[in-house]
Formats: sequence, structure tokens, C-alpha cells
Amino acid sequence: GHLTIAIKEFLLSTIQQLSFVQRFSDRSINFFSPYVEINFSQYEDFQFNHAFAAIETYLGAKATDKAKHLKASQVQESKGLVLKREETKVRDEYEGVNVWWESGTDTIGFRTFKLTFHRRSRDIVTDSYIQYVVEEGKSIQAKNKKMKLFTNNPSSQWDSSKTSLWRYIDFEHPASFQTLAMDPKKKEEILNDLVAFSNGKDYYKKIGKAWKRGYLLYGPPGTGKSTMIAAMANLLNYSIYDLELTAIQNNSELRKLLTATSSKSIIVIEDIDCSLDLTGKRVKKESNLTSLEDGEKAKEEDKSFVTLSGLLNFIDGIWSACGQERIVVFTTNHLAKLDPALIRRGRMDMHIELSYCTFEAFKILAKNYLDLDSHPLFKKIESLMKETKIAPADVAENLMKKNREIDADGSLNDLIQALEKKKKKIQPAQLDEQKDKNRGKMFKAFRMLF
Ligand SMILES: Nc1ncnc2c1ncn2[C@@H]1O[C@H](COP(=O)(O)OP(=O)(O)OP(=O)(O)O)[C@@H](O)[C@H]1O
Repeated sequence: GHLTIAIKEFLLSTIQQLSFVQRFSDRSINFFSPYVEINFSQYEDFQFNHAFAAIETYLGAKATDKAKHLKASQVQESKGLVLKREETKVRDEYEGVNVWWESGTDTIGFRTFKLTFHRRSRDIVTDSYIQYVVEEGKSIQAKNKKMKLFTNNPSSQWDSSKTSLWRYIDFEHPASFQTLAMDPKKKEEILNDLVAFSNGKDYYKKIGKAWKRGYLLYGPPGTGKSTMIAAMANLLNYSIYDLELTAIQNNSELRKLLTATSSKSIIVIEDIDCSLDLTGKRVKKESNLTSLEDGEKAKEEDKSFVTLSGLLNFIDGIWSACGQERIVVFTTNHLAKLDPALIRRGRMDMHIELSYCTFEAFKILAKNYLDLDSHPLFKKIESLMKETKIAPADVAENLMKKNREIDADGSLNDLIQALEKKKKKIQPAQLDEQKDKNRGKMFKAFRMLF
């Protein structure tokens, strides 16, 4: 009667205060039963329920502890373990209180988790246990998060209309700061900077600045700019958004893309000198040029194109309001070509030069590729490296060739030959550049996968 309704309403209002309780089924309270049930559905109003995912992760982790109740299975989206659909009940204990979780499906076929507990433990479950489960689940998710590489570059004709979309693939790249060949001191400086940034939540809050940091990576092709970005992502467990400016039609599209990026991410704008011309206007794509025969129309279109000032304003302003951590990385082969406004300190917090291979850097590569700390041929290589410029990518290429045969001498001799060749016929810079341009690049290769 009235009493049942009153109790129901009381419980309902208590539980609804917890915003993540998405569904409270009619059957969930039976006045005559000492047990209370709460249902969590995978989708609520056709929106994915993040609390559900967190619960699933939490229970998955529990299941590995207490495997007798639940079989766990590896799924693609997460490195962690999750419950299989058909699994039944798992008991959990929290501050001396027993609760039971049961997985199932609702009438529409969406997956659900039913939480059952004694009504005398109602307060502790609704006040703190559920929150604890969701927070634990989220922190496990963060630890297990598979990094993703997003790109807005439309890969095929048929989806060229949907350019303001991020597409992604799982990101697995072996690069790390340990294997990155560069001056060890510089490397340490960058590493410390990144770590300080990622731990800087309170600091950024205190000084009233957006929690973001900008890095400008510059240097000739093949010196490890893309590799460094991958190492940054691996170090911090951030996802990468590879922003292709030439695929963006206008500023509002850029805004959409930037606001759609998630926290803990690196936004990369590669070859910034090729994406924007010196006057700050976006370089038009050939396809656009041919379609814009009418001069007036071209001007009109131009106004809405991504401009340098638009880009800087976005980067400066767009995240000021939301306290989420983001890194912005610009790369260029030609520092001198960039507009000074773009590289002004404050907008890019750190300028990192990646240069031709030094002997110090070579030693890191020799360790990576050949597992060598020293070798009689190192002396010769050291002196040749002082006289010639060679990109780490070229060094790596030579060291890799014979790697499978574990023939260190052969690899080192290949490298010596390459160095001597470079020394003899110092190639015209342009030729060199052309050759370097042909080199496969990490992100470009990834894009082909879409
Ligand atoms: N500093 C480095 N340390 C370790 N490996 C490197 C380094 N530089 C280049 N390499 C190797 O060469 C390959 C190409 O380098 P990478 O794509 O990082 O160069 P880049 O500077 O981004 O070139 P580009 O300007 O052409 O994009 C990498 O996959 C990596 O194997």
C-alpha cells in the first residue's frame, strides 16, 4: 500500500542522487524480501552507460582474483579481462557487507548487471560501495587503456564528405625514450618536462592556466620526430590525434575536431610548414583549386579556411575552460619557414631540435639494433660521423639490414660505407631531401590502413 510506495520513493530518490545509477527496475525492491536489487544497463536512452563499463572492468578484475565464480575472457577493446555474457553470479565484500553481482540481459537485449544486497546494508551500498566500484573500474580502465591513433584524414573517396570525424586504430608502437637516439641530457630534460606536466594538475589549477603543453619538434627528415611522438604517447599512456590540416575545410570544422578530442591526448600537427603558408592561410588542396574557377567564390572560400591565427587562437583558447590534460605537438623540417608568431614562447612551451646522428646517438642505435656496447669499428664510425651528416633513420636502416643474421661486423661495415659515400659525394641538399621524402613515415603508413 502507501507504505510500500513511500519506501520505494525514498529509496528511489536516494539512489537517483547517484547519477550513474541508470536504471532502477520495478522489480528491484520487494517489500517482503530482505534483499534490494539495483540494475545497471549497458545503454541508457541509447547512450552508452560509462558506469556499466566501469562496473564490468571492476568485476573482470575481481574475477581474476576469484576465478572460481567467473570465467574471464580477453576482448579486443581492452587489455584487461571482462566478464563473458553468460557468466552468472559473483560475490563481493565491502567493509564487511556482502553483495552479489549478476550479469544478464534486459528485455531489449542490452546487457545488465544486477546488484543484490541486504536492505540493512542499503546505506553503505548506495552511499559508498557503488561509487567505489565505479571509481575502481575507471582506474583499472585507465591503467589498461589501449592507446589509440586518431586521424581526420579521409582515406577513401566514399567518406570524403565526413571529414570532421576522427577515425582511429589501436596504437602500438615500440618507440620509447630508452630507444630514442639523441643526446642523453636533452632526452632527460624532455622526459622530466613531460612527467612534470602529467603530474601538474594542481599546479595548472593554482596558476589558473589550461592544463596543456606545446612542443615544437624540428629537424631534418628521418631524425626521429614521429618516433619521439610515439615515445611520448607510450610514456604517458596518451592517445594520439594526428590532425591533418589540409583535410579541414574551415575553422568551425577545426573547432569540432579539437573539442572532440579526449583528455590525456597528444594532438599532432605534422609538417606545419606544408599545412600553412607563410601568410598564415591554409594551403589549398589541388582538388579545391580546380573547383574554384570563379575568383570571387575563391575569396569567399578562403575566408573560411583554416588560418594560422585561427589555429593559434584555438590552441590557446579552446581548452582554457576544461581542466583536461592535452599536449600539442607541431613538427617541421624547416624551422626558419615558420611564422615567428607560431613559435613564440608560451604558445609552444618547448622547442626540441632533432638533429643528424651524433656518435652518442649512434651508440643508442647500436645497442638497440645490434645489442652492442662497443666494437673496434666504433672509432672509425665516430670520426666519420664528425665529418658527415647522416639521419638516424639512415643509420638505423644500415644496422637493421643484417640484424637477422646477427652479423654486427657486416652491419657496421655497411654503415661505414654509407658514411664514406656521403662524405665523398656530398649530395646537393635538394637531392637528399627528395630521397628523404620518399622514406616511409610512421603516421603516413598508419593512414594507409584506413
Ligand atoms: N632519433 C631516433 N632514434 C631512434 N630511431 C630513429 C631516430 N630517428 C629515426 N629513427 C628511425 O627511423 C625511422 C624514421 O624516423 P621518423 O619517422 O621518426 O623521422 P621523422 O623525423 O619523423 O621524419 P620526417 O620528418 O620524414 O617525418 C623511425 O621509424 C626509426 O626507426
